[in-house]
Amino acid sequence: MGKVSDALSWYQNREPDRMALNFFFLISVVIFIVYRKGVKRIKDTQSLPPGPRALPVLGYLPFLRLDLHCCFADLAQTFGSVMMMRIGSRQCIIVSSSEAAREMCRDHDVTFANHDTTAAARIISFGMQDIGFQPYSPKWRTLRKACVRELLNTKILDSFHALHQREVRSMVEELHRKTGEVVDVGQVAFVTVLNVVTGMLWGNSLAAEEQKRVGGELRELVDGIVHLLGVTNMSDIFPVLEWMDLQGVQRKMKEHKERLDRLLSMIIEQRKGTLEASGDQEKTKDFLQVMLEMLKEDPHQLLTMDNIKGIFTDIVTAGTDTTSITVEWTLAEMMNRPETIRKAQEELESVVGKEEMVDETHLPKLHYLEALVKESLRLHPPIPLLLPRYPTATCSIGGYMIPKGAKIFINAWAIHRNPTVWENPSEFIPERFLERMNRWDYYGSNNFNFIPFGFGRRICMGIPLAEKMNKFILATMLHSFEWRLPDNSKLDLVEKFGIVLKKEKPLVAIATARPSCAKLNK
Ligand code: HEM
Repeated sequence: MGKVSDALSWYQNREPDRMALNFFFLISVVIFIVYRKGVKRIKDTQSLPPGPRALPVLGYLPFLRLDLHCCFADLAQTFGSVMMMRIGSRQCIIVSSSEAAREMCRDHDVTFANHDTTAAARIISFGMQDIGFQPYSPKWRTLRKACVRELLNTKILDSFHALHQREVRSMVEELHRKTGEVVDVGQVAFVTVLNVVTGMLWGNSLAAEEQKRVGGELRELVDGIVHLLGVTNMSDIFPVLEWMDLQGVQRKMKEHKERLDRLLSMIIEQRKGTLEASGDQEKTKDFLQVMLEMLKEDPHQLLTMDNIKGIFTDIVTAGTDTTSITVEWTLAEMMNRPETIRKAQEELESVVGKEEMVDETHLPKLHYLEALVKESLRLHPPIPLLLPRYPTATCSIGGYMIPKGAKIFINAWAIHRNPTVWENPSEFIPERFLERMNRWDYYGSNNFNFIPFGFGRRICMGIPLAEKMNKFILATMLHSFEWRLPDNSKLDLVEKFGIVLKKEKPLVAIATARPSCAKLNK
């Protein structure tokens, strides 16, 4: 006790010493805080995901292969399922496991609810006024909800039954006319899907001849747009160089956008004219009419003409190539395993009847056909790296720190080939989807092991339409025709990476009529 009071009286009586002690204490606290911050920073750096060494400036860019999905999958074998690499000046994270994807969706869905944009995407989305590239916001939610409510739900899609039936029948007529000739299967499916999609969007606006001309121009535009969206553009790898547009990608995309804008403006103007015409209300409303009514009645002026054009661009580009490529891959894999064609045709004959044509109402009963489509989406997911995302805040995935703003690739292709989940993952075995079919729906009820349409808030908006058209076109192709390869040609199943995973060589085949084609004459 005596010692404590001695110390206290020393402290009270020695003014200079007291000041020195206070100063010393203050310095110690500052050093401690700085030290703690330093240690934390080092710790944070240490907990970034592992990845391959990169060159100064270029990063890992010179070592990436053209088949980026396979290249990422190979690297993940060494560095793990959450991997980081610098590509140019962008910090990129590559996620290759269902566990990490689940963690993103379950724990950080809002943080990852933005799609990363590229210079080309910003142009073609009318300045991110569409749905796919619009930042996550109340406006994005409103637009997406309107699309689902007014177009992309089972009830509305069923109301377009006659249109779907007409377009699929016209595909059969076209194939029938070309009996014995070589046809490009993907192109045939593409034209059918494009006619269905544009019919639903603005079917009541154009006369048949004009619709045909617009269809031709759109086909060319979609081809060009999808190609440019998949180009590795220096403007995205080094954003400081964006203004130089070294490869001319932005210039070409601007030309496409202007053509598309002119086309859409023409259709919209014609629709505005017919909207007042009497009797029009009696027809099934097309989506353009619904959107124009929304625009007129919007009390807060939230919706703009650029939103309508952006959304139409999304639906036409995101909905056509992906669906037709699925049909092409499925038929190619089936031709490689002819017993799957026989099994599918047996199912079709028992559900549809040998002499009848497939109708939409048959689709829910075609379980083997559904397994075929799912197996094709597993093996060749049309968008193999999904649409890249970026986190709006630094967060942790798989125990690693994921920096805010990094570009996140989710390698669905690799997740779909995980050998611990899928037996013989590289083989086309549709039967694997027959067991407990519901377990493998498209909405994540499969522990994120099957995610061809993505997941979370940004999951694909067009699943009901894609599901319907994939099955309807494929079922009709199989039920109404026999398929064989041209003489002296070999089937190849080589993939070509792009924003959409195409076949390196398009599937060309010869169709010959089966008994249901007799219906064409009736
Ligand atoms: C087999 C066909 C299709 C596949 C495989 C597919 C796949 C995808 C994928 C992977 C995404 C990104 C999801 C994510 O980030 O998690 C996506 C987004 C999107 N898809 Fe699809 N898609 C298909 C058909 C369609 C169709 C038919 C439409 C429209 C009618 C459509 C419209 C969209 C839109 C608008 C988005 C952006 C959604 C948003 O950002 O909120 N897709 N799709």
